[in-house]
Amino acid sequence: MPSHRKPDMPLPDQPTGSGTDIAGDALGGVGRSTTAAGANGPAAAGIDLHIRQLSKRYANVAALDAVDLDVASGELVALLGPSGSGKTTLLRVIAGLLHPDSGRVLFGADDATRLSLRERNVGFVFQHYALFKHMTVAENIAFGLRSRPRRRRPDKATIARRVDELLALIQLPGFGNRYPEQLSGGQKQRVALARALAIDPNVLLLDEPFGALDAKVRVELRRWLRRLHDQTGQTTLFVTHDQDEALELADRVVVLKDGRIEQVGTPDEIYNAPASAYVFDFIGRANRLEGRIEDGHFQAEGQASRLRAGLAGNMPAQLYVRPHDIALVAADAGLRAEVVAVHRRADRITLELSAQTQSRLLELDLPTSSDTPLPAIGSAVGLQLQRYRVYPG
Ligand SMILES: Nc1ncnc2c1ncn2[C@@H]1O[C@H](COP(=O)(O)OP(=O)(O)OP(=O)(O)O)[C@@H](O)[C@H]1O
Repeated sequence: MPSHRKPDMPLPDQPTGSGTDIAGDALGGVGRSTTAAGANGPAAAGIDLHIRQLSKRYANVAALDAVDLDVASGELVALLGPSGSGKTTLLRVIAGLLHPDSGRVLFGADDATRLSLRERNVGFVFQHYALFKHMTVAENIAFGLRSRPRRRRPDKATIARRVDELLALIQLPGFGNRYPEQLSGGQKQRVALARALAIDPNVLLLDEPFGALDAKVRVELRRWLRRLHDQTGQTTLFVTHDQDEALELADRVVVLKDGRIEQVGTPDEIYNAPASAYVFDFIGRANRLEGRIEDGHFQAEGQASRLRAGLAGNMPAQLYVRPHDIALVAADAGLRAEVVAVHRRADRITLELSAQTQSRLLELDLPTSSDTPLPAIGSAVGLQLQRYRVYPG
């Protein structure tokens, strides 16, 4: 998977030089007074976060375009969108790594827009294990606390206790003396998370933290992260382009497109009531039929049957339906289609169908245990759409 690292994004790969200073701030800022309170149990949740009309342009690209977003204290929110939709830019503006052209970032009631990275006290975890290679796990976790100015720095014993609590929290007790190279990828990311949490951040910002790991470890870690979040109650923003990850992990999902928010909702709302054709298409597999809305019904091109549209007016429209929401019916009922191909997979059988005059093929899923006899390739079938949505345009 390609690196999502941006050229001007400081990363704490090497704890020398200016990059380290900035990274140290990112991981160990001092804006919020921190006690070395226990990391077990739902400790101090982060604060609530408010984004107001944030915009950021690069040449002729609007990376963020008048974005508004409210994140409640203790919420885990996923920023989801394809490459280039503005996810990382939004995270970096919230962190103070990047200044917006206009708009405001509020931490609780406080305007943080002009605050430095250090003053914001955010925890940041990147896709690539940005651990300091020559420091032990314990030293990595303690880094943010140790880099504080003397008057705000907890004493050595308190830091050691905090490190032990965090090692227990990330389920790596006894790993404190290891070096990063002695850890698996997933373990490194857990340590990176502990390091971000050590400073008791206002907000935890995670940029594709599991993006470089293999699929199985990713799934394990996102479930682990959800359990951890339930323990810590930390306000968290999580960037991903993986729909499953967002839907499984988050309390709410923000779908971004070209620097704008397309929809904000719970995973159920995003999956079951996509606000636009874009969201429907982006979340899960989707079929599209071209047609028109006429008298409250959708009339697909080249089809005789009409479907309730739930929209008034008379205009071009598109109908979206998921492959598992289509049933096979008699060839002279429902939408008319012809079977083009049958694909068998371990968990389902997918029929590829051509509906008259529609430019795109449709897909229909049957469970592998289905009693329905499979239609032959080239045969005519009828399709009944059980759940679908119609969007104008
Ligand atoms: N430093 C930069 N200079 C010029 N354009 C940039 C810069 N950083 C980001 N962009 C552009 O801003 C837009 C948003 O980029 P951003 O990195 O926020 O997207 P993203 O959703 O995080 O994508 P990805 O998933 O690929 O990381 C893109 O069009 C990108 O090319």
